[in-house]
Amino acid sequence: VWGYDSDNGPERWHENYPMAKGEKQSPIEINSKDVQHDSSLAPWHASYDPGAAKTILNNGRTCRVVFDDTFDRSVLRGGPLTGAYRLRQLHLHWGSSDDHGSEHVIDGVKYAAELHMVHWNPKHGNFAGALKQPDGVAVVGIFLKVGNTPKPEMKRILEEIDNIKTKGKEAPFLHFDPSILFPKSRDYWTYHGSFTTPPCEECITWILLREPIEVSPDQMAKLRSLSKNDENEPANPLVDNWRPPQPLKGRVVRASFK
Ligand SMILES: Nc1nnc(SCC(=O)Nc2ccc(S(N)(=O)=O)cc2)s1
Ligand SMILES: [Zn+2]
Repeated sequence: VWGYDSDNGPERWHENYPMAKGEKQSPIEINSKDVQHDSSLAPWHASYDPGAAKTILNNGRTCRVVFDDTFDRSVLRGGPLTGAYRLRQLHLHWGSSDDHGSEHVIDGVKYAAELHMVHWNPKHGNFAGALKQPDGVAVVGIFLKVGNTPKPEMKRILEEIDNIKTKGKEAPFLHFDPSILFPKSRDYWTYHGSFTTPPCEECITWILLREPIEVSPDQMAKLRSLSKNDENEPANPLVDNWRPPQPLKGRVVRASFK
């Protein structure tokens, strides 16, 4: 089964998931000098219902918060998107130390972690159907940097970590509005890409927020205290669950800002 170790990691995913070697793979490295400012890009808007939050789980590869997406309850609109995309889940990617962990790399900068809010286009019926469409999924990416003025909002997710230490552990996660995690600025980059995990379908409109949010060193340590293993297996820290940047293959990254 795929993972992030040398025997099952990103360099070998294509053996079982051929799309991993596709023309529009994610993540990518963003170089500001090659970005195209697009003044026609609209601002994006999220209207999330805190009551849609359901559970938080450790699936051995990430920490994921799942939301009720059975109707247009928590949606993302605007930006490069047409229509309202439903929030399905959020999760994170992080490193074994503060100097790396993000999937997208900005002008050579790797952040300590990257948070993904995954939305899908209900015009395609269901999530599985959306995966097969180029406009099926929209992911908002938020970079996390370690600082000493951490956002209290991350606290809520990290407080739950103690209840989902090992693979397969799940806990209720109610009354949570993920929009509190957004930075002040709405500036973003956008490009067309893929899931950063197998099967790596190329169905994602990426919306990457320029302004990172801050987490504390303790909060990063908390995230790194998650384990990949089952509770009755030897401890194996869940860290470095990030895919390295993939070939741009002629794609243009647009910016909502100058
Ligand atoms: N209730 C459920 N939510 N999500 C699942 S598994 C399907 C899924 O959303 N996978 C997924 C994998 C990678 C990414 S990512 N890293 O944002 O490209 C987003 C999403 S089951
Ligand atoms: Zn992700």
